[in-house]
Amino acid sequence: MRNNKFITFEGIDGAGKSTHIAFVSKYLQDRGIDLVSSREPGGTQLGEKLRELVLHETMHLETEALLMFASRREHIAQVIAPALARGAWVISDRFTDASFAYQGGGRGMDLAKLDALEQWVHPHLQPDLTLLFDVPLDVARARLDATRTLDKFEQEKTDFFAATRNEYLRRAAQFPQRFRLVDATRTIAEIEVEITGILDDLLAQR
Ligand SMILES: Nc1ncnc2c1ncn2[C@@H]1O[C@H](COP(=O)(O)OP(=O)(O)O)[C@@H](O)[C@H]1O
Ligand SMILES: Cc1cn([C@H]2C[C@H](O)[C@@H](COP(=O)(O)OP(=O)(O)O)O2)c(=O)[nH]c1=O
Repeated sequence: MRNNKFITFEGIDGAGKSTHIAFVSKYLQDRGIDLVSSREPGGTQLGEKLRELVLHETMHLETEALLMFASRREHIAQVIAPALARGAWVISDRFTDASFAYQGGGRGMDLAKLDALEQWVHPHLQPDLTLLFDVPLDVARARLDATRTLDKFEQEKTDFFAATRNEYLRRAAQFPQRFRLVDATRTIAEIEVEITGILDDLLAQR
């Protein structure tokens, strides 16, 4: 078993994922961890081009799912697998749970098709830890509205995010060994204390 870890960050838009990724990166690097930090969709040159398309163009639901997995295939081949193979830790801002939550939950795509794509693209790779930042929709919406111009997904309605959040919570219950559900309604400082505890446990396993 490898000692280096693959950590993914998930949650509906506005939950605070990006804020905590910055904290985690610094925390791990300060402790001497060789860290590769990346994101999906994106993470490679081709993946970033796919990201532009998928976040801004209207398309068939299955095209959207296929592009997410195309970006992921490239990301695993070029970034995640080589980094893990050389012993680095990898953190990714979203991974396959996001496809289940957004394309499956939010848009209602058949989960069996997403299972098939997952089996195709990464039959053996799973995150060691998935931090799921969970907030009610009104909290996430208020945080988004206060900060930025919204992309295609962020402009979706309440029902979409309710279904997205539910699918995330269903996945967290289905895979309790790798998911940690983080109550992201608390202050950033309180959340950092919880994350620190989780990371210290991982670091102690080395
Ligand atoms: N726990 C929190 N309490 C209050 N504001 C927060 C909290 N977490 C994040 N924010 C703020 O909410 C906004 C969205 O956070 P961000 O990390 O970009 O979310 P995400 O990456 O999940 O979409 C930012 O302005 C951020 O500073
Ligand atoms: C990885 C992935 C992301 N997404 C969506 C979720 C987000 O709304 C969007 C981009 O994610 P994200 O990078 O979290 O957006 P931002 O940088 O604006 O916080 O892509 C999917 O719908 N399916 C996927 O498989």
